[in-house]
Amino acid sequence: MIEEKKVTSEKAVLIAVISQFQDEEKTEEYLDELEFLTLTAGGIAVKRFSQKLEKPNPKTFIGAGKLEDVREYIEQNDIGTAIFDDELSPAQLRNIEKVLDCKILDRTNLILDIFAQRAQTSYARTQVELAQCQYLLPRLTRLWTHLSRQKGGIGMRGPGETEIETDRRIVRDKISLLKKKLVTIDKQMAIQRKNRGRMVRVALVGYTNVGKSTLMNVVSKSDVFAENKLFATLDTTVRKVVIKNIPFLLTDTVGFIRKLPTQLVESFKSTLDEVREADLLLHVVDISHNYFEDHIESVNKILDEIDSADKPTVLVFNKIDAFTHKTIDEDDLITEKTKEHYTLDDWKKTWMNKLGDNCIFISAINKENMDDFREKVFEEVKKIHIQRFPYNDFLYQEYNDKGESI
Ligand SMILES: Nc1nc2c(ncn2[C@@H]2O[C@H](COP(=O)(O)OP(=O)(O)OP(=O)(O)O)[C@@H](O)[C@H]2O)c(=O)[nH]1
Ligand SMILES: [Mg+2]
Repeated sequence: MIEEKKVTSEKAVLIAVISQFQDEEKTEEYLDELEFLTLTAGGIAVKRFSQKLEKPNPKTFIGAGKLEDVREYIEQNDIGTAIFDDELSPAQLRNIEKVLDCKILDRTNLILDIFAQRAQTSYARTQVELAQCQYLLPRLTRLWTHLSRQKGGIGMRGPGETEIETDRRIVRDKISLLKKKLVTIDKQMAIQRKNRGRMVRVALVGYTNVGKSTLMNVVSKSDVFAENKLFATLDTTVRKVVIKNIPFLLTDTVGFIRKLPTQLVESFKSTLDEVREADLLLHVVDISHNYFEDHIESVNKILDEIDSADKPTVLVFNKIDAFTHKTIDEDDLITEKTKEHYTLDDWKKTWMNKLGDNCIFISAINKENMDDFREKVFEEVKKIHIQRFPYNDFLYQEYNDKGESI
């Protein structure tokens, strides 16, 4: 179903709206992320279009005049794809297709496509395929069919070509088939999780590309695929880790992103169950990213959606080696100090101060502060372990070389 074919460097334009909810700076940040997503999907963003509007135009997302500018640019520069930084409604998609003679993708579609490219196991592929079908169903139109047959590449992998030509009923049948398949797999996964017994479970969670897999590799000496691209990890890896005398299970799983398509949250239910059933969350944050606070917010929102916001959580600020900040010259009396100028110490005095012991600063790549990290995880796991196995307290006793307790 999902095609393996890789399309390299498809030229794309990115389109966003600057609105009352999203100022110019935010829009630029979102477009940076959209550009990274495009790159990850195998495309190359050659131009950005943004327009100030009270809210996105319900008919064509951006205004008719601006859309005309995009059309001209696409025609003159031989652009194959236009990517909108939000989910387009089926009606918007149809109207835009009437104007732009190229492939039209939205943020959801792009993320789904990356997931489709990256899904390795049949389980992940089934989950992605279900999400793609659910996205596709309300958008099945003749025009779309016609276009999708002409153009391959990003956004066109996955269910599509053949099903679209027939009708919605077939996609619906496909959806129920995939759902059934997933129910079977979900059951198997639930049994697998049960078989792991009562061992304490710790899950690495966080925005995509923050270094979860890298940290997993350092802590568990395993070899999980890590890469400077979005959504390097789609499947869940579980490893048994022992710190001092306490064994626990550490899970590395799919990264989160702003506006993670709801279809994906639903169909990745079982993958996210690993997070839902964890006793402790290690929320990894890339502190070298300009907008790491927004990332934390997005992750918390998704944790809330999967009923996991109240779990014991340690914030792990990673990539301290790459952290930079702007400086203000001593004789510069005009520039106001903003977050851009904060040093790590400044940051530690902000809301982070309230986290108390529940945060740690590390560099997974340089293995900086890893002893403190291990100690912190040990302390937290121990708390849960004591509650679960109250008679096992000899475990926590440490001994010196002579076998004396210390
Ligand atoms: N500078 C720096 N880079 C790091 C550090 N930890 C990880 N990285 C890099 O960040 C990129 C992403 O790392 P991953 O471990 O794949 O991140 P992830 O959170 O698992 O990402 P997804 O699986 O896509 O959600 C890779 O290029 C890593 O080499 C760190 O401490 N410092
Ligand atoms: Mg990963």
